[in-house]
Amino acid sequence: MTLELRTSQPAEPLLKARGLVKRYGRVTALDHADFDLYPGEILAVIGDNGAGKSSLIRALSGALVPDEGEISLNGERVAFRSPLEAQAAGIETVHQTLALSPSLSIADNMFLGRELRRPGVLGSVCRMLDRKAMQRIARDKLTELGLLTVQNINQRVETLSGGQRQGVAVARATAFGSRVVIMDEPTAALGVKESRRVLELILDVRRRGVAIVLISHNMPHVFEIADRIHIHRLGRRLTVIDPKTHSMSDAVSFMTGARTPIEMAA
Ligand SMILES: Nc1ncnc2c1ncn2[C@@H]1O[C@H](COP(=O)(O)OP(=O)(O)OP(=O)(O)O)[C@@H](O)[C@H]1O
Repeated sequence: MTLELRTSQPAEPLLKARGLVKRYGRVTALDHADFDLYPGEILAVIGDNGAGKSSLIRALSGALVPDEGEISLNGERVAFRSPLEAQAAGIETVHQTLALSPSLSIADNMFLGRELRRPGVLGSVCRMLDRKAMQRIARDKLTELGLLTVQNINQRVETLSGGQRQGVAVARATAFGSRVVIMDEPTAALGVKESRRVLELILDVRRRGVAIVLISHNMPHVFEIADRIHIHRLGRRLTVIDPKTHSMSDAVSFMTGARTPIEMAA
């Protein structure tokens, strides 16, 4: 049943891009790139260095305005001018750098930039923060994701392990009703055990119905958790493969140009 859901894609992608172009002077970072993310899937995006993966992700998350092309979310055309606009539409990005403030607490980090104010005039006029509510929601969210190995929600983020920090960033990304979470190299800086925990966390997030874009150079991780693999090459989508029917060496040879996918061979 689950397998069938994953293999037969629904007709309409949740997030879709067609013909994205981004030029930096004489460098073409995106060369008519297409992209499709279906509801509830983990889509890995892989490609050689400089293939244009970051540019693609930046265009989808509002960090870059493409020179040409169209993006649609849930069938509606969107044109994000900033990451905040993409966030408001339900697209969150967890950057490799995590963008957390080390000296702030877990709860404060989760609400960074979208702090809750106290009800009534205390909040609207005096701008007082509703710390209790923020702590409660942060705790609930981390518990929900099975991340409450951190005992104290007021603990400073700098005292957490790499995996726990990743957890806080993911909890933040999923705490605000997001429909799409883009994760940029989430396991790159982590050890074996912590990577495992983060992979489980990504699967957990998918179980909650959030679609995930996973940018990674780690082939075993990609093949372990992705439902489909988008291969990016020379600024565009070369092909999309199913990890159940293709091997890692297929993926690498397509990525590097050593082989051409069958559907493209004339
Ligand atoms: N701000 C920029 N100014 C000039 N060139 C850029 C800029 N950003 C990206 N590029 C160029 O665009 C191309 C695609 O870069 P991009 O970072 O999107 O690739 P990538 O696949 O994410 O690479 P990597 O895996 O190495 O991070 C590269 O040739 C890069 O040098």
